[in-house]
Amino acid sequence: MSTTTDLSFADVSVDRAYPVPPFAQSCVDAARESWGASFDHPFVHALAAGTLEAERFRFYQMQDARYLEAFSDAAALISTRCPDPDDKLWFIDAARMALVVEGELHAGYGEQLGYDASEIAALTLTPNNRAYQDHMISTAQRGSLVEAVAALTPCPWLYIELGQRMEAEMGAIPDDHPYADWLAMYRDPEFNDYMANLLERLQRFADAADEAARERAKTAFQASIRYEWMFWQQAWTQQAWPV
Ligand SMILES: Cc1ncc(CN)c(N)n1
Repeated sequence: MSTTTDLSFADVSVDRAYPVPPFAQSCVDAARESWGASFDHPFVHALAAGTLEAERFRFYQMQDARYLEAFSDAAALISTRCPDPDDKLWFIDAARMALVVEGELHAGYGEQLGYDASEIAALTLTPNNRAYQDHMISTAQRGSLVEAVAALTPCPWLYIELGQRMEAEMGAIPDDHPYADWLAMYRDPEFNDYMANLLERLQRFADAADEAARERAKTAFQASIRYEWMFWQQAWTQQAWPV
């Protein structure tokens, strides 16, 4: 297993196996710097190299379990705002998947790292995690549909992109890698279909919106991209409330 900590994924280019419609591309272009920074965070380097301390990973996973509950709530809220039944169902499925599919990953690490559902429920959210959750939920409740979906999109997109960049850079996951299950989840090609569906909806909702709503959506997308970096950071520093 590689023990280097200088694995960077900022400049790795991958051929995405899902279409990126123009509005999604313009969101990424507008957020390019923060998007790139997430692939280069020290937490990500150490995670890939397998050198990340178990305590930091445990902290991340526990905060993430609560984050995924909020993601699921935001997707469920979006479903109530979709006039089209197919869109409604898609967001209901996305809400379910966040808890079921990634929940399995979390349950496995819970056993391995020694935490359970009651500890997750009792956890104090870090400031960064709380802010990211509030951003997604308030946008899902009060923003336009395109803005709500734009705020949700970086969560799956950034991780799937990271998983694929890691695969391109690292190749096969070593058998003895301590975070093999995490690495395997986010490079799973099954997520390509999920991304195609999500980005196609983002485009359709952008097309139906006016220019002001599209601009707000880009801002909401960029905020989530920044929060993604801040999520690595809160785990890396084991962030606590200052007072
Ligand atoms: C904070 C965060 N962002 C994204 C993912 C991937 N769904 C996640 N599990 N956690």
